Parts: sequence; structure tokens; C-alpha cells
Amino acid sequence: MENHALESSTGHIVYYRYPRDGNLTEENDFGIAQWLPEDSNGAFTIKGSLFGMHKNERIRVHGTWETHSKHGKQFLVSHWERPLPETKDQIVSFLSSKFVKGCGKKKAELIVQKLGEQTLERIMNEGVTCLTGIKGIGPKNAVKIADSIKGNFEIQQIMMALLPYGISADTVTKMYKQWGAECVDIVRRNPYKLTEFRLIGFLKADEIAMAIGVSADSPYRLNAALQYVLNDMCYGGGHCFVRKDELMNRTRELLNGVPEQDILTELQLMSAHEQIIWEEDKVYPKHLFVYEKKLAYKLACMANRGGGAMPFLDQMIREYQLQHGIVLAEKQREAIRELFKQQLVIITGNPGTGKTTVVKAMIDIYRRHYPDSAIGLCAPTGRAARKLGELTGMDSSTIHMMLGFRPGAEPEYGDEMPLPFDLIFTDEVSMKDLQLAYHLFQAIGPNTKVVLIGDSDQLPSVGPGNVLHDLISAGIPHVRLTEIFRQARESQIIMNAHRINRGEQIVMDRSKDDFFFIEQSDPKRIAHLVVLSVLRFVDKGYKLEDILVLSPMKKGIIGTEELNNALQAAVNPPAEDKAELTAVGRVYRQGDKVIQIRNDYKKKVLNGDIGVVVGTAFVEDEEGEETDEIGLACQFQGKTIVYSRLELKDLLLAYAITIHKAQGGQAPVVIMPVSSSHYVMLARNLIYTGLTRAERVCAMIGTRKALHMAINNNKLVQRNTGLKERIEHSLRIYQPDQGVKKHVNLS
Ligand SMILES: Nc1ncnc2c1ncn2[C@@H]1O[C@H](COP(=O)(O)OP(=O)(O)OP(=O)(O)O)[C@@H](O)[C@H]1O
Repeated sequence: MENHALESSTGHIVYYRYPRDGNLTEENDFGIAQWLPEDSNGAFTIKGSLFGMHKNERIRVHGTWETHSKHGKQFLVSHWERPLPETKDQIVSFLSSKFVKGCGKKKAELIVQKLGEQTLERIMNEGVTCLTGIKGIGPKNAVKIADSIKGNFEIQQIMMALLPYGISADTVTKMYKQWGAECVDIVRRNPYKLTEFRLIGFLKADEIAMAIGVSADSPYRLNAALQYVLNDMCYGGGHCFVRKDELMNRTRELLNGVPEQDILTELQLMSAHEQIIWEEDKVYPKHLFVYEKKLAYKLACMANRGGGAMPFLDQMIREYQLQHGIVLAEKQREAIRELFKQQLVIITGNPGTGKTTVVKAMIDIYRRHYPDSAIGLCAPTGRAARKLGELTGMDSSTIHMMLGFRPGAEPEYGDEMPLPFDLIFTDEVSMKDLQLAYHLFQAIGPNTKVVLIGDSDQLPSVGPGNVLHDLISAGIPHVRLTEIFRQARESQIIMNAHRINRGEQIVMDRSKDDFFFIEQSDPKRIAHLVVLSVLRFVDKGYKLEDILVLSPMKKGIIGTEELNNALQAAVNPPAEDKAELTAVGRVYRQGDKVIQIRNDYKKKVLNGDIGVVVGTAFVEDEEGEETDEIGLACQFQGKTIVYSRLELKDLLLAYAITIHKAQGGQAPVVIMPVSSSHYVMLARNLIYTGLTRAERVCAMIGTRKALHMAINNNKLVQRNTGLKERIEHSLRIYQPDQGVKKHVNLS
């Protein structure tokens, strides 16, 4: 007979039956364990959400009994807690356990001697003060002990209060870090507050609010909904602002039934409180508005601050040409002259038009003129930065690293502390979104020159903004290189890239072996051919890191997710000597190629960095001490980084990546499915960007029809940005000789 009444048992887990290593995560939190109760009624099996329960730890579980057809009676855990140790012995053994940092048995005994049976209550209420004066416990040590005790019990009470609302254990932990013990009150008062720190999304907050009984027309709800829709539209579509009517329509749909006037009133209030910026029919998230306005002003100042033409420059260019046995194209020479005339210059060009060549000439000539000058090189991604460094033979870093981005803080370099360079070259400028461009230009001092280099026909940045296009159309000095040089003309990759860009179909010369098109219409067969092609290139001697499989999409048979699974099975199958870790629904295996998909300044791995799995290792805690959690060890540029299971949500397999993610990087071999099943994505700049990632060979697999469709689709998706108009406006009101002529409000 089953007993459905809620029961409790205090005891500990002897061992985990499933998973064997007891490594549960927030996503995979279901566990089965052998349980030994304290009341000595004999061990039994418990199961349920056991994430956070450690072996041998004293726990109280609550739940019901059920009878499994095969395994018999089992205890189904509904929730659990760590009971406060009661006797002095229990307190000493808890204090000296691994759950309390900085406290061994001796110290534990001294603490209990002084504070008695109320030890834990006193430490939780009084904090470190009640630990002062105890032998061997210094101030730092006292903080460690008090913090870990608080962390152990306070958070568990909070969990018990919040988990019933469907908030995950991980989110509760993050909330606790943000607000401490107050987080239960905050959630009950206004669950939408959790969206402000991106702890949860609006939809989840809305679910919690409904469970708590927040009314459908609560101003908290309308406010959060407007913020959510605004950010979703901006970040989803690359916009810096959205039209008021569209914002209202989308929000009304989301809130389904809330009167339009109520939403409008909330929008007006948000504007009055400057939570959002509403200008005519444009509504900006506040931060994007500030970035746009300040960036425009800074760029206009720089555009107006050019120097005079430099005497003898043509002579120096001639000397450079003689020395390097090269005749620069007229546009290349023009770019060099602009460098000396302007504080800011943009150089664009398709592949093989001599951008890198002119950058090298600029560095050489500038150095000759200013021998002691400091020159900095940077690019938006690690891969692009490394390439720029290799081609110029100089140090080069990511923009994030150059600016000194730090977790949760402003970058080290900014308007108060400009970058210490006289001249900065920054490559792959098409990838720079508004935020990155803002931070970079904020850190440019009045005497630093900047050269932006890029290809304006590539995909725009992933984040909001259309910076390169806006700068060019606002009239920032710009030289477009157009001549394709002989060596480049010999490459079918480069020639076809130019043809695609002009809207012409590709041509193939079978006598050359750098461009292939394999005709196949069935997506399943395309996926199979992609795998076979990778294996063939590996057979030919290419390493996995030399091969990039690029797909327009993540989902579907020829999307990156499925291709990655197929490629992992083919090129890195399981083997006894290969370590493996399953987490966040994926299998990671030693030897796998992986990609980081979010900037992590702490670990110093950036969005787009590609690495390789080297094994498993113990995860370290915030103080750098080893914990007993097994994580994944990966190598990025020779540096080993260990990911905890939770952190693995930011690490994907990288045998196949999206074309968007591949921007700023190149590889000797690119394999790209081109199929009508991706028709929504088939656009000229997408195919162009994918193809130009190939350094030596490109193999397209799919149908000519799909390729034609893409080449013919030159409709650029419009992005709402006001940067161009703001630059033009700032240029009109800024007078170089008199500083700011009219008042410019930058708040
Ligand atoms: N003025 C020139 N005369 C002769 N060859 C040139 C000249 N400028 C560049 N080249 C050659 O053309 C080729 C492409 O030049 P470069 O690498 O500078 O172009 P790029 O625009 O940087 O190309 P990509 O965007 O593909 O990196 C190189 O082999 C380079 O040596």
C-alpha cells in the first residue's frame, strides 16, 4: 500500500546510485541515492531533485513513499534542508567539515567552547563579532567561517521559500549573492525585479508573479513587459531603438488584455524617469541611447581634429615602395596621406584589395617619422587579433583586453584614462557593435590617431548598431580599396567572393583545387557529405583546427547542432583512453574542438575563442582552492581553463559553427552547406562572409539554386540606428578651433 502523506527523515546519503559520481547539476538534478536515516530504521533508496546534496552530509528530506514495480519501496524527495546541528558534538563536526571554510577540528572546539549550543545561531545573527578573541582565528579567518556558515543555512531557508515558485536553485544562489537575505521579500513584492539583473526572463517572472497573485495590470508588470519587449527587439534585430507603435503593439500582444492606455501611461512614466529614452517616435533602451549620443559626439570631435598635410610624405611613400619592391595603388597611397591628415580614418575593401599591405606601409612610414611612437593593434575577436598580429609582426590584442574589461566593472581605460598609444589600428570593424565602439572611442585621447579597417560587405555586428555603415555615410574620412591584386586574382575563393558581392554567379575552374561545389539537394545527404568531406581533408593531412564547417543556422539537419553531433561521432568517437563529461545535455570528449559563446573576463576567454578539450579536472572555487567537483579542462591558445558543469552552458562543440560566429576568423579549409532548407537565411552577405573565411580551400555542398537565391538576395535587413544623424548633427555644432560651440547635453 502506498502512503501519500508527507514524511520527513534526517540522515545522510551513503552513496549515489544515479548518477554514479553524484555529479548533479541544476539542469540534470534528478538523482537516486542510498539513504541512511539517523533513527536506525535501516537504509532505503531516495530519489528526486537531489542537486546540492553531498554524500555524508547531515540532511533532512521531506517527501512521500512510493512503490516501484521493480525496485520496491522508495522515498520520493519533494524538498530537503540542512538541519541546524543541535548537540555540541554535531556542531563541532559540522564546523570542521568541508562545508565550513577555514575551520579545522581544533578551532571548531574552541568556538563551541566559547559560544555553546547557540554557536550557529549566534554566528548567523551577530556575524564575525562573536568570533573575535578566539585563539587562532584572525579577522580574515573569522570572515571566512562566518560567511560559509551563513551561506550554508541562510540560502537554504531562502531556497525553501522560493523553490515552490519554480525558481531554480541556481537562480536563487545568484539572487542571494545580489540581495542577501532580502531576496525573499523582493521576490514577493515584485518578482519582475529579477529580470533587471537578467536572473530570469520576463516570461518566467510573469509565471512567478501569477503564482504569487500579482495583478495582471500591476505597474511592475507593465514596466517589466515594456523593458523586455524593447530589449528583445533591439538585441534580436540589432536595433538601437524601436518605433513607439511597434513597441506598443508587441507589448499589448504579450500582455494580452491589458488596456492600451495603461501601457502607454507606464511608457510615459518610464520616459519621465529616464528608464527609457523616448524621442519623437523612437524609443531607446537608456544605455544604447547614451552610447549612441556620446559616440557620435566623440567621432565628430575626432573627424574635425585632423592635422595639416605632411611635407615630404610622397617622398617617404616613394622610399617605402623602393625598399619593399612594391608599387602601391593610388587608393593605398591616398589612405597613407589620410592617416597623416586625419585623426580618424576608415579603410575598407573586399579580400585581396591590399588592406593589410597598406597597414604595414602605414606603420613603417609612421614609425620612420615618429620613431618613439606607441602603436597599438586590436580586433574584436581573439582570432582576428592574432591574424592582425601575425600579418604585421607586432603585438595585437582583442579590443576587450586592450581596454581592460573586468567582470562587473567599467573597463580600465576610458575617458578619464585614455589608451597609452599615439596610433591605433583596429581590424574587422564591421563586427563592432555600438557598445564596443562606444567603449573603444571613449578611451581614445585627444592626440591618438585611429585607423579602422574592415570589409563593409560582410555581415553586420551581432549586437545592436550598424557602426561601420553609419560612420561611412556620416562622412567620416574613408578610403575604399578596390583594386584586386594579381596574387589575389589567382584565388578562386577571392574572385568568387568579388563576383558574389557584385551579384554575379560563381565560376569554377576545375584545373585549380581551391573551390568546389558538390551538388546535392537532400539535407540528410548534405549532412553526410559534410562529414565525409571533413574526414577527407583530415586524411589529406589537415588538422581539425584547420577546418571550419559553417552553417547559416543552429537548428535542423544541416544546422550546427546536429552537424556537431555527427562530426563528433565521426572524427572523435568514444574510446577508453578519452575522458568524457556529460553536462547541460551534451557530451564533451577529450580531443573535441569547442567554442566559447560569451565573454568571460574572469577566465579570460572571449566570445568566439576556439579551444580543445584536454580532459577532466577538479573545479576551483573563487579563492582558487580545489573543490571536489569534476569539471572540463580545455586548452585555449596553450592556456588551460577548467569549466564547472554549469559554466559549460557557454561552451559548445565547434566542429560546425554558424557563419555569424565565424566572423573575424579564418581557416585554411571551409566547408559550407548551401541548401534551400535554409532559405530564410540565404542572403548575399551571409554567403560572402562564409566564403571569405576560407584561406586555401572552400567546399560548398548543396544546390546551385540555393546559392543563386542567396546571391540574388541583397536586401540588407534594416537596422534602426540614429548614429549617422547624430554624427552629422555633432559635426555641424562642433567647431575645432573653439571647442564646443553650442551646448551639447551628454547626460
Ligand atoms: N600595391 C600592391 N602591388 C602588388 N601586390 C599587392 C599590392 N597590395 C597588395 N598586394 C598583394 O595582394 C595580396 C592581397 O593583399 P592584402 O593581404 O594586403 O589584402 P587584404 O585586403 O588585407 O586581404 P584580406 O582581406 O583577404 O586579408 C597580397 O598577396 C599582397 O602582397
